Amino acid sequence: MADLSKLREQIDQADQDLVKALVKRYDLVMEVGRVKREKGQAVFDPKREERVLDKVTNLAQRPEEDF
Ligand SMILES: C=C(O[C@@H]1C=C(C(=O)O)C=C[C@H]1O)C(=O)O
Repeated sequence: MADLSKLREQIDQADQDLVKALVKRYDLVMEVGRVKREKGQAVFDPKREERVLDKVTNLAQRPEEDF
């Protein structure tokens, strides 16, 4: 059986990785916003958001045997 404290260390690391990835994404989105404003483009792009959501939804798919 896997050691509980080792599993929790891995969870803590995964949490740190997630927060880092979210901060990186936030910084990139802010940069995209600055570039769009400079170009006089609308920041909100619902079509792009739909594509991002579709892509992320696909990435989150796991085979049934994983559950
Ligand atoms: C980041 C962009 O701009 C905005 C933010 C998005 C996001 O958070 O994924 C997606 C579309 C836009 O509303 C982009 O155009 O790529």
